[in-house]
Amino acid sequence: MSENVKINRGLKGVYFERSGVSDIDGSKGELSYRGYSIHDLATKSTFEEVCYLLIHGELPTAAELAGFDAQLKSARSLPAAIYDIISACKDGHPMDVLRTAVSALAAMEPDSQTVGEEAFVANGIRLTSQVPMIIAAHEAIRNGRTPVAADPALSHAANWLWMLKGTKPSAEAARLADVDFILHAEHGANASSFAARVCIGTEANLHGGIVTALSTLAGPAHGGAAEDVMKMVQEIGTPENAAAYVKEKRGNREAVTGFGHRVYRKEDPRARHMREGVRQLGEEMGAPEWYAILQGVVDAMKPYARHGLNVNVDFYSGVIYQLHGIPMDLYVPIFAIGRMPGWIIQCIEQQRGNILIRPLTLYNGPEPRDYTALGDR
Ligand SMILES: CC(=O)SCCNC(=O)CCNC(=O)[C@H](O)C(C)(C)COP(=O)(O)OP(=O)(O)OC[C@H]1O[C@@H](n2cnc3c(N)ncnc32)[C@H](O)[C@@H]1OP(=O)(O)O
Ligand SMILES: O=C([O-])CC(=O)C(=O)O
Repeated sequence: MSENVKINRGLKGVYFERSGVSDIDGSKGELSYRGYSIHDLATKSTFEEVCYLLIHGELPTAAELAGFDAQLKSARSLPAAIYDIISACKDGHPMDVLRTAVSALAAMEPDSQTVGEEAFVANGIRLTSQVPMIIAAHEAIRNGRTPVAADPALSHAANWLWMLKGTKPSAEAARLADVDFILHAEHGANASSFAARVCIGTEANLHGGIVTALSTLAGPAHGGAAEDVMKMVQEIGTPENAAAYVKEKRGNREAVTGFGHRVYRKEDPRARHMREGVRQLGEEMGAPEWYAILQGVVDAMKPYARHGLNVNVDFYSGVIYQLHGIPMDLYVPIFAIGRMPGWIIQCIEQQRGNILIRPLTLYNGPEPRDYTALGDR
């Protein structure tokens, strides 16, 4: 019987649910949120609009956007005990600190235990504002500084940079962060969103779903890629070395980080916006070599592109963060800031028509055998 069972390892190509949130056409390299092309959203909208679109299903009117923005801004606060928790684990990896703080918030915030759409929206909006605060507070505390208070005059992206650095960002820097968040906001049944759905499928609360998602995002095959790309760029050092680096990696059949995707067989449509960001920022900051190294890697990987191996969204983002002087271990947490609305709406969708997610594993262990008493082994 067992020989006839088809196993989809890694659930490759398996549809497990319907979703009205984002649509990915992997063969064409296209992505849309609620029917709107990622290219329109990345060039014309703001992260706040995209959050509203993802969570409420439609683009907001000006009045709706103002109300939503006010909700996000009024949620920019953390209980004092969260700063104590961050201080207690300040030497840890920022993703571990972030996950721990969100988990602690579950035990402190009113209504965090309530399961249902209304509570998920309210808790989701609060967490969307709190996640960047936790990351920025940790960065301040581990460097011996006092966390910077949020500025209600600033947008989500500008306020993040302000809290992180303690200086007001330029309009260009704030817009680049805004676009980065838009591009990372939602991506179907990616590993972290799927994990969040598994959690919510047990009728757990939203904070639990977000903690699960954060744990899953952290690995280098998913959210950790941007950090690895930056390490690769530093290892390559100069554009002339890129081809030899790729040749050696491919010769050893090792993955070149920032390339490949479970769904896309054409270039990840989000990558082009980040590529343009690296090119422009590199020139403005007198550091064009980073872009040249990345393009050297892309050129050397061209023979594999016809097999569907292309850059993904995180091939370019790490260098942008580096040019902004952001420490490498904050790259995954930055992804988490952007992914908040995607995780929230996936959790909401899951609990709407909830079903426990529980697939099967096909047993291939030992045949039935007699138990041997401890003393006889
Ligand atoms: C935001 C995100 O999460 S995007 C992904 C970020 N992750 C990375 O950039 C890490 C590098 N990439 C990878 O490890 C993979 O491409 C993954 C994990 C993202 C997707 O993996 P899968 O869907 O399981 O693809 P799979 O591993 O089956 O690869 C298919 C083929 O492409 C090759 N391949 C996939 N990614 C790469 C890569 N980055 N470099 C070189 N070859 C690769 C595999 O070796 C395999 O070749 P084979 O058929 O000759 O054995
Ligand atoms: O969809 C995936 O598998 C990974 C990804 O690109 C994302 O989460 O943005």
